[in-house]
Amino acid sequence: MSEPVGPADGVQRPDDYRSGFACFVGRPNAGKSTLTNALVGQKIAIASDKPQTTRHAVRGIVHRPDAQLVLIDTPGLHRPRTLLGERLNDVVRTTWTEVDVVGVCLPVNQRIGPGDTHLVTELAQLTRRPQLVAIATKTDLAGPARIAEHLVAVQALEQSVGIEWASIVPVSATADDQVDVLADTLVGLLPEGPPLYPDGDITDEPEETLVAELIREAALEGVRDELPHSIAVEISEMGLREGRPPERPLLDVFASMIVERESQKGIVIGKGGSRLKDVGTRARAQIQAILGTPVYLDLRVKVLKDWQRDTKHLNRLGF
Ligand SMILES: Nc1nc2c(ncn2[C@@H]2O[C@H](COP(=O)(O)OP(=O)(O)OP(=O)(O)O)[C@@H](O)[C@H]2O)c(=O)[nH]1
Repeated sequence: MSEPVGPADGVQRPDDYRSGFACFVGRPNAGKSTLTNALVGQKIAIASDKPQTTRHAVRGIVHRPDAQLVLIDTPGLHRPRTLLGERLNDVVRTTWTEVDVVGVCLPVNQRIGPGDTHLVTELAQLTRRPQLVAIATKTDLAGPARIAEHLVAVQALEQSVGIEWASIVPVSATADDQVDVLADTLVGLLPEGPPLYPDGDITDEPEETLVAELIREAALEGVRDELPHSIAVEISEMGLREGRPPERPLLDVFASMIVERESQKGIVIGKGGSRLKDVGTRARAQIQAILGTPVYLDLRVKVLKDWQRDTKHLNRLGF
């Protein structure tokens, strides 16, 4: 996926230094993005309480003295109803064959259902199967008895589906419980090898993608259920404004939120433009916090009719 940086950086590392890729899978809302953020220690993937909002394979990199773990955050596998749905599923499957470890997120506050079984069955059928770790997420939402019952059900998947968990780890990303244990477990399953990325890189996502995701996240807050799948964000231009003193930089961002129908445009803009203004303010604060530069954000709304069903539009929007 990426060339190792090699020993040329002059940093002393233990002989058994490990490096590799992992990704989290699981039903929508299983806590994959939140876990990625907790492990990396900085917000990089979008988390929202709306299902299926993680569209891009955003990576976070965990740097440790003994290892480098590159996390890839994939969208949830779902029943495809559109071309976009099919493409998302393809992205997920391809990612699985490229990583060393797949963490299957199974939230303790939900029983293991047909969707989970289907997912693990798909993993079992891969020709090149990565190591599998079962992650019982959101342990803060259940008592010990329920967690124990859940872990038994997780274990039972081994027999019913024909896989073997390398490990089963209960974790709460929001309460920071067992996140370190999970990191150790994932690192332990990586092959020995030099770092894949230079020190200090949190994510190799281009900044424009990150900014687009942050705007999308702000836009999704508080909108009605039917809208999330229909919003995409396109950055038309982004760059540091020229002629500013070096100690007072300003990042110009020109972006459009793209919806499928005229009627959705109204929802996104809100009464007298109030929602759009809110979204802009929230997104600007987030971009500023993450990139560390004051931001001027020009945010518009565009209608691209039925973009989810149109190959040309999907390609243009980076799917
Ligand atoms: N109580 C609790 N809530 C959590 C935990 N982890 C995630 N959540 C919440 O669960 C919701 C979904 O979390 P995400 O991290 O966005 O889930 P996801 O699996 O990435 O979701 P998709 O992008 O839809 O696939 C959010 O509201 C999170 O705040 C946890 O450990 N405890």
